[in-house]
Amino acid sequence: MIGLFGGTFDPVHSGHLRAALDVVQQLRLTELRLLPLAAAVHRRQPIASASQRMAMLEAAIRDEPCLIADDRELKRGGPSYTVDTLESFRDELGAEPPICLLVGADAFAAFGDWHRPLDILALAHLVVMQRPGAVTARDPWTRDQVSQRRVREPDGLRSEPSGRIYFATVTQLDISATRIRRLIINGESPRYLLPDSVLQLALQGGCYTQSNADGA
Ligand SMILES: Nc1ncnc2c1ncn2[C@@H]1O[C@H](COP(=O)(O)OP(=O)(O)OP(=O)(O)O)[C@@H](O)[C@H]1O
Ligand SMILES: O=C(O)c1ccc[n+]([C@@H]2O[C@H](COP(=O)([O-])O)[C@@H](O)[C@H]2O)c1
Repeated sequence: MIGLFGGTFDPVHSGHLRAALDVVQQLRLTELRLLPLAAAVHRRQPIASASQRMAMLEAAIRDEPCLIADDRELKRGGPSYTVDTLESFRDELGAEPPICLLVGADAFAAFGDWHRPLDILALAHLVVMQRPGAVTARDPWTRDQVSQRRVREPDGLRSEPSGRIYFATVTQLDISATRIRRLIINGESPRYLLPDSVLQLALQGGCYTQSNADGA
């Protein structure tokens, strides 16, 4: 069973990476693709360029063979709708194999506002990862989806290609890319919140500087 984990990854950090590995292990995923978005459809645009974010992601996962950086959203360009990404995976994999789409609990709280959310659920399972400070989805539509589709055991995801929702318990790391960008812009160190290799690239590339601090 494969997993997909999309994000802005501006930059990728240990909150993403540890949660990703926890899910790989709990669900016994054969691989997890990490997909940096090109243009966000729901938030401010990333500050670092596509190539900088991709390079930082590749550096972060270099020694972890089950984590794979996938640049299809960057190559596709334009607004990165998750439904389009899932359709491209279905074109490659066919209709049968289960696909797990990982989302943090904060992202899932807004799932009802995503583009074609029912089509997303027709294409993949959702694996919702707890995140410190994230609230549970409050809108009635999303709550209703959870009550109809929730499975309590990861094996419940293996018997169908899509359509189930599983809440995964992951290591709670109160780390955000926003905080990392702010620390760098303020000349402080974000060390240990992200891999050293990622930090080095962020600093060398001048990804986060006072001149782009407005967007930080
Ligand atoms: N510390 C964390 N623990 C669990 N999930 C996380 C964590 N940080 C991010 N995620 C999840 O990873 C995905 C991509 O997140 P994203 O790249 O936007 O990182 P972020 O830290 O939330 O960034 P920003 O601070 O710029 O909003 C989202 O589904 C998000 O919920
Ligand atoms: O397709 C959508 O409508 C949609 C709306 C909100 C978020 N997403 C995806 O959710 C992932 C996490 O988003 P973010 O902002 O937390 O980095 C990322 O892959 C986004 O493209 C997708």
